[in-house]
Amino acid sequence: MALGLTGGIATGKSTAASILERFGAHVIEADEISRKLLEKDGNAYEEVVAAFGGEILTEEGRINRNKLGEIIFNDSRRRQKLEKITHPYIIKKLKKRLAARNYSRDTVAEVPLLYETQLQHLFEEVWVISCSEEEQISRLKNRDGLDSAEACSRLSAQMSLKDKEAKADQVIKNEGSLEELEDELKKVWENWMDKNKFD
Ligand SMILES: CC(C)(COP(=O)(O)OP(=O)(O)OC[C@H]1O[C@@H](n2cnc3c(N)ncnc32)[C@H](O)[C@@H]1O)[C@@H](O)C(=O)NCCC(=O)NCCS
Ligand SMILES: Nc1ncnc2c1ncn2[C@@H]1O[C@H](COP(=O)(O)OP(=O)(O)OP(=O)(O)O)[C@@H](O)[C@H]1O
Repeated sequence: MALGLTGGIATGKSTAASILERFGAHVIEADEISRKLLEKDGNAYEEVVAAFGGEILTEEGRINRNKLGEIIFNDSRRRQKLEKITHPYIIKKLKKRLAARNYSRDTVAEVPLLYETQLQHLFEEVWVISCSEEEQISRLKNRDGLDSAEACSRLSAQMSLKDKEAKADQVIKNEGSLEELEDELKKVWENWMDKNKFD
């Protein structure tokens, strides 16, 4: 059975996923599936533009992700409206990609909203990448140029990290250096793949 990888926003899910890829994991990224959905030829483009109007479009008629993010991370009703359109597509595509790999042990699905969309049943284990809230906020500021208020509104749009840690099979703290994250991931990944020998 495959592995689910989640965590809070900017805790380091993508960073962890690319390290696991170097260890031989085949990673399926929900954010990439979600990104494709909103492209002009994406399955959800028309519905999202119909739901949110021309204000979210650039001059070339593309969906402005920053603009849509500003709207939905400050308005839970409109966020639910977007999720109602996008989540069914994301979940369907995730299941299709997992099935195409027979849910093999070396397949890792990186899903930011894994618990919020109740997908844990698809995986033998779910690993949560975690760090302090301060670290999340500072990373969002450095990476996305958000201010504290914008960073906090993104954090509050998800289930608390504490709740995700409580549900997790493995919690991987990502508070130190990238080398420390890699060492920790190497240990848990080798243990995970060793179990394979007894399948
Ligand atoms: C609002 C959008 C356009 C903003 O795009 P942007 O490029 O700024 O952010 P990106 O897509 O890279 O997401 C960054 C992070 O935001 C968080 N996030 C994204 N969508 C949501 C959401 N609906 N609720 C809570 N957190 C979210 C996740 O941690 C994600 O990893 C985009 O996040 C989106 O389409 N979200 C709705 C689809 C969705 O729920 N995706 C989550 C995949 S499980
Ligand atoms: N241990 C670390 N030390 C320093 N910087 C880190 C560390 N881990 C992650 N980062 C940086 O923090 C930012 C967030 O990491 P990453 O994009 O992997 O998080 P994420 O959980 O995938 O984010 P999102 O929820 O937005 O998809 C990135 O700029 C990344 O380079």
